[in-house]
Amino acid sequence: MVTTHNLGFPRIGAQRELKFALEAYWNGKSGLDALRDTGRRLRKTHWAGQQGLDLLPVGDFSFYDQVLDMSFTLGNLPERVRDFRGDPLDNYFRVARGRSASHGDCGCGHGVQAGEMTKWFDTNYHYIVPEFSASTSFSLDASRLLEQLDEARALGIPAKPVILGPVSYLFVGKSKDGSSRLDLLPRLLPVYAELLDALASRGVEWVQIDEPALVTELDPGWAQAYAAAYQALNTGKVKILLATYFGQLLENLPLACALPVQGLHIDAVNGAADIEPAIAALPRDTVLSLGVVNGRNIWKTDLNRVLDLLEPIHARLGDRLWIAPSCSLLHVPVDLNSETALDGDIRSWLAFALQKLDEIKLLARALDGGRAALRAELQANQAAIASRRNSPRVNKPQVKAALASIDAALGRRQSPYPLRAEKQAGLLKLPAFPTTTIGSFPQTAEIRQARLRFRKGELDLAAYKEAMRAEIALAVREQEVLGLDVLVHGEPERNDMVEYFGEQLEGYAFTQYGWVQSYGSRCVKPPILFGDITRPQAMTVEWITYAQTLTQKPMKGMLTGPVTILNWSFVRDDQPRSVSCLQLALAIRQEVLDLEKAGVRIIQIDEAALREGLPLRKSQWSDYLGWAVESFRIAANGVRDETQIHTHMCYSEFNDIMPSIADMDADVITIETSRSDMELLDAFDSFNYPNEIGPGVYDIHSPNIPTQEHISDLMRKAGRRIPAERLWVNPDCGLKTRAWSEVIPALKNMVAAARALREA
Ligand SMILES: CN1c2c(nc(N)[nH]c2=O)NC[C@@H]1CNc1ccc(C(=O)N[C@@H](CCC(=O)N[C@@H](CCC(=O)N[C@@H](CCC(=O)O)C(=O)O)C(=O)O)C(=O)O)cc1
Ligand SMILES: N[C@@H](CCS)C(=O)O
Ligand SMILES: [Zn+2]
Repeated sequence: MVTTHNLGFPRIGAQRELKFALEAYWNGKSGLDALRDTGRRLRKTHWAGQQGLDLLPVGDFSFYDQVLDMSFTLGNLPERVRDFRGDPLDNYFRVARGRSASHGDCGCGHGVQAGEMTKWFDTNYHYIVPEFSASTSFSLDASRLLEQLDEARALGIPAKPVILGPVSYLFVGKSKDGSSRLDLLPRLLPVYAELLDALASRGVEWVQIDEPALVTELDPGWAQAYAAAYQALNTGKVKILLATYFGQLLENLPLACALPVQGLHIDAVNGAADIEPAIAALPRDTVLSLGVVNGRNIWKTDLNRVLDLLEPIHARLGDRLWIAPSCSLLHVPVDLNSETALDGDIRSWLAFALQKLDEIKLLARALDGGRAALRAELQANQAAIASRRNSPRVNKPQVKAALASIDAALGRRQSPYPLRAEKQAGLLKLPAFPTTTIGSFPQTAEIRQARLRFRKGELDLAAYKEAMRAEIALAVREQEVLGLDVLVHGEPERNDMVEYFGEQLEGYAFTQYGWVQSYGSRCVKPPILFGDITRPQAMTVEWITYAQTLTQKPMKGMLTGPVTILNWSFVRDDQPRSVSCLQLALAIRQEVLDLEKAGVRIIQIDEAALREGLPLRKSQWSDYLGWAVESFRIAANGVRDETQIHTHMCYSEFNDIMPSIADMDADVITIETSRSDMELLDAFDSFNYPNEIGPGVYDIHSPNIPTQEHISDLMRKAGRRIPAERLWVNPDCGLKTRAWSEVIPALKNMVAAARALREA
């Protein structure tokens, strides 16, 4: 019999129940007991949804982040929260979200800096970075995992506890004092061994230990750490399923297959080439778990094709073959059945988390009992796969023709930057150190409510537009009073910077409840890029031109770039990502040209996700960067010299991609730098980056109001790296998650700092 299992389930809830419970607790509207109750209810619902699999994940539920959970399990709390006397869950939220100095709920009288957040491998999920130093020590707190295990047992769930493995835990963390994280391994392993003992004493047979670092290019020290780690954990008390995902093991395959574990899970979607070498290399009694259903996408699996692959493997491995999704289902929405408004054709092509698990169960039944018994199910699946493949909504000859006619000239500006800069300066007449913001202003409850009422039909289109225009007018008024130099319309009409464009482009579908956790309680609803892309009509011109009528100051047109739209969507798996990206580039190019035609003189094209699209392996970077940068250039560079193109990137280290950033040739780039104390600018300095830069001068992720001195200090640091005449002054990123009461004083200080700089 084939064993079926799951690596992890989305925990936010099909209706985002966890989000609402968390926010109610954080806002003081409910207590800890109610929050814990919601957690228990969600776990029960999620296990019930996974019934029928042989092993279900336990410990994959998290109130904020699974990596932060692991830090607490291992007793690796940052020094700054160790003296907390309240409930441990409150302390956990203090690390996750930080606390301002005025909170006064724990008697400590000081603020707490939040843990740093960064992207989880190549996903749009953010985790809280573990902090290490030479003196880091570990001590076990297994309470969370053991409680969830007891809960699962009481419900009769066949439990497989899930933990992040020791090497990946160190790998995804950061040393605060420059010491080597690997030196901590000998101190860390006894705590892991103790945890495995605790699970064994509760009668656990299998533990899933996640080691995604194994799909990256490892330095020799990290590779060697694996052998030491798993030697120490191979106590014989529990069986270990070592789970790798998000890519191919490639050169790490011999290492992974030689580890003394009882099972190895590999990503058979993104690392299909690993399957045969793994079968050859694994000891004859080791389980091989194949992740054959894509956990990163929402397409129905071609079951016959997977059975063609699995049947001969099953014949060779017998019971040693396990099947599962390729990775945790954290990265897909919960249930396609909630999507009552989706077009029938498209709906028939999709599978969300619950449907993916049904696919796993079906595959196991077909392997164990033969395909004949499942003829109807397999035929229905085949029909859906064929309908998608042959749909005229997917394949549009005119889009293919437009793509075929792309030539290098399309991505080139008319003149080089110095000439353009001169023309733009003559027209825009901006002061030195021009001030601007990144695009969004607070997405208030009123804005979200208005959109909800519009969706429900309680507000008609005219009234909705009027409400959004009023928000734009408010944002423009505030910016005028603040004295900013280049204004934005504030993006009130956008539910999200990617979904908004997905909703308007043909070739895209969007969902009602397709929520995926981005960080903590924040979610996104990635739109579904299913077909060749066209832009039926202008998407932003009406809003931007309206905003421009309200001010004499230049109004920035605001767009999301093709690479970011691609990276934050669910995209086609039937053509290379590069092709979808170029199609998006042509659509955004039309929008850019329409904005220019409408008199917009500055256009910002956000590429926040350019860096996160980098393949996990450096050897594949140049291919990606080649088509990603070309896509941006095609989108942006059709404009006249006089039109100023901005781009914006957050979450980015630039050192290793500087030539590509320069190649984009934006007139101005605004970047996130404040948290690195302007050190990120070193990359621009040493590369002699030729165009203008707006290094973010305050961290919009924090509720703290930056002082004028702090901003001036950062600008002085920026001035040591970049010539003053090429510097802009702006926050790190958009202000949509902040309140106006935070935004106004912060921007006041920013404008004052810029004015002081000009005078100096
Ligand atoms: C810059 N970031 C983004 C990423 N990915 C994206 N696709 N978009 C991004 O902006 N990745 C990296 C970062 C991640 N950062 C964030 C920051 C903030 C959020 C966030 O606030 N998400 C919202 C959901 C946004 C949304 O789509 N809202 C819709 C629906 C509003 C809604 O839920 N309405 C309620 C009722 C209204 C109410 O009472 O509030 C309802 O329908 O029930 C909209 O505006 O129409 C979130 O709430 O999580 C995400 C990523
Ligand atoms: N224009 C967007 C960029 C976010 S990365 C915003 O301001 O929210
Ligand atoms: Zn940003």
